[in-house]
Amino acid sequence: MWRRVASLSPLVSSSKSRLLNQVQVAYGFNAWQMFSTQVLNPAEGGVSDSRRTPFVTFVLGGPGSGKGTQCTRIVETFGFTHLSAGDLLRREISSNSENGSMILSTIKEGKIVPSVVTVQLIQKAIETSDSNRFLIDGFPRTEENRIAYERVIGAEPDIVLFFDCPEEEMVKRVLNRNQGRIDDNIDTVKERLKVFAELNLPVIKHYSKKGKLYKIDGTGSEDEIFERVRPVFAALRYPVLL
Ligand SMILES: Nc1ncnc2c1ncn2[C@@H]1O[C@H](COP(=O)(O)OP(=O)(O)O)[C@@H](O)[C@H]1O
Ligand SMILES: O=c1ccn([C@@H]2O[C@H](COP(=O)(O)OP(=O)(O)O)[C@@H](O)[C@H]2O)c(=O)[nH]1
Ligand SMILES: [Mg+2]
Repeated sequence: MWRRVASLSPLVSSSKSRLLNQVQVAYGFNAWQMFSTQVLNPAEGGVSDSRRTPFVTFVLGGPGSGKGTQCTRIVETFGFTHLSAGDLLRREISSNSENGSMILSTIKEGKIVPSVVTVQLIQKAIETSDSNRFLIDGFPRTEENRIAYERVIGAEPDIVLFFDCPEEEMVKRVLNRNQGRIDDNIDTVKERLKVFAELNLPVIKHYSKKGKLYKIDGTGSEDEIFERVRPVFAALRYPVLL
């Protein structure tokens, strides 16, 4: 399993985010690598240092395109850790954090929470996890989100999934979602579709140009969609868990 150098752990865990940022700004390289040890691969009977950072997949698509549903399936089959940016933000609201009311009104309006808030939540979730493979669901939502993430984390995602779904299907799913979400109403979803087209599609295009994008047809049953997702992960090589 990917791990940070044990002797640095106390330092890293107490003021980890700040320290990582400082290291990265000062030295201009991926701070994760500095705190990581080699990856052991018992199957190959040896030590491999080919991959020192976790494997990160961004999962993108419009509201109701099935990101969360398919992430659950990927977790079950391929053992990823699912980090939903929306869930992290909703947790901030329910924990009455200082940003809670700002996040609530932003979500209600279908707008995007400032990058500094979301990136910090994602960074903390990654750094406090022992996992070495993450699905980051519903992030980055804007080019500004993407740039902030890549600067703070010091790495690009390994791959990006994009669930492509017609607007009328997404609206139907959101309005039937029934999870008591404040943004699952017709006015907010209309705004979210606009925001998706204006701000999120450029992120998807960016990763497409980089050859990292897997565009998945998001129509049909959950099972049918998962059968389109499965080969993407089946063909990958990950850092091996110890
Ligand atoms: N293939 C599908 N067909 C019909 N409904 C679906 C499908 N996939 C997901 N749903 C339902 O649509 C709603 C939105 O799905 P969700 O996974 O939350 O999408 P997202 O995270 O992209 O907003 C949920 O109620 C979910 O159960
Ligand atoms: O990186 C993110 C992810 C989510 N959100 C906000 O949280 C809402 C819900 O996001 P989520 O991913 O949960 O919605 P989904 O696409 O799954 O319906 C979005 O409309 C945004 O207002 C945000 O600002 N930044
Ligand atoms: Mg979701």
